[in-house]
Amino acid sequence: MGTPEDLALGGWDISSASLADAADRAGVLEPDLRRQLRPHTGAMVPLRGAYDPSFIADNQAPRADHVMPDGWSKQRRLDALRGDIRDFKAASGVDFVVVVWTANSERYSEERAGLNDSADALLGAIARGEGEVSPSTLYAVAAILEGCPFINGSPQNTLVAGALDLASRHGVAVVGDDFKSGQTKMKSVLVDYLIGCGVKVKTMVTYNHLGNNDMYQLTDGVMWKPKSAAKSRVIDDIVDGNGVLYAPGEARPDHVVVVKYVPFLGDSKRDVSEYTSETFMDAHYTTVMHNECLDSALCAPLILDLALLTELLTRIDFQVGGAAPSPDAPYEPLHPVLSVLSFYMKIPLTPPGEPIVNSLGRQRAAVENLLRACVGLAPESDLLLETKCVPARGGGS
Ligand SMILES: O=P([O-])([O-])O[C@@H]1[C@@H](O)[C@H](O)[C@@H](O)[C@H](O)[C@@H]1O
Repeated sequence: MGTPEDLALGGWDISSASLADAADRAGVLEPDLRRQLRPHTGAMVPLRGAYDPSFIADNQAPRADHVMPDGWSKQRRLDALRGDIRDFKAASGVDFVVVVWTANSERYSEERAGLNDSADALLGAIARGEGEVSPSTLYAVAAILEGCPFINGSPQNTLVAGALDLASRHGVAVVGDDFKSGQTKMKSVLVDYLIGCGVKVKTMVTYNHLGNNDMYQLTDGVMWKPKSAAKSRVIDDIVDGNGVLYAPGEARPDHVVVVKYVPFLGDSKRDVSEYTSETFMDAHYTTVMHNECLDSALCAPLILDLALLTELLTRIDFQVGGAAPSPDAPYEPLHPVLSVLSFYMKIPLTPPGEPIVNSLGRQRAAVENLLRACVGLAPESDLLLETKCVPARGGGS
């Protein structure tokens, strides 16, 4: 498995700022550290981005000074992105490329038959220049056609059915959607703990505020919709999967999601949340939580993990045939939709027929146990049966 030191970084941006200037603009890292890094980061300049203002917040327009010409068709943009990937791979000397969407949230793309419901429909829509093909979907298609896994770190529906079909056709891994970085991760853990203890969560009133550009673009009501859905749905499987506490069809907990833009705070993301539950004899149990951390400090490790784990997972083949496959059974790669990386995503994409698991503990166990299987270890169950099933009085072995 690779390490962060093995990575070469590159990418696109609609802003021409070098990494050094972008870091100064964001003000995330300490000024002296930024100064020390400038000899390196000053030379890291992004490639021109595929920009479509109809898909991102209007307030991002002042940044868009580094974009492909307006007159370029979707097909020409796709071809340019594919060429950028090939050029990066050749220039950096890496042997594997993973493309991670870390850019703005986009509005949802319309999904309909003949537009993006199959690989051929999507490729045809790009060739025709259909307006409903989003920039992020162009990046995803470019990555897939270049054999590079694509990870969607934002909440929009980048990986439409046609993109997933294309990934399956080419056997290229995809992961989505929306990095699970702060409040949502904490929410999934707390609700998992409460429900796991038989405490019935009745309200989740969760509030975020921060002042970075990611939040600034979410002040646009259209861009907020995908993020709101991503922050809201994370509880679904935990509640739906507990028929003892929540009868089928019973109203779900009151779930409020509020996010506000507070410029002065910059990248410092604050999570102020209150959870009220019913416990024994319907007594109320209220938890109030305040978390603060730099949004970038929460997201950057996820991006590194996702790139490194995705590369590793693409090297896994398993022998088809259940627990005792015949010696000559064929070997297959994992399904292109790498749902085992749900740990990192607010709204995990899963292969057809696989239920979404949002419990953070179960998601982590899935990654751990898959890696254990790769080195011949049994899944970790924490059962410790071997020490529980021993004679209490020193009887025969
Ligand atoms: O992961 P989380 O803290 O629940 O959600 C966060 C959002 O509330 C915030 O608006 C956004 O800027 C962050 O990138 C992150 O998506």
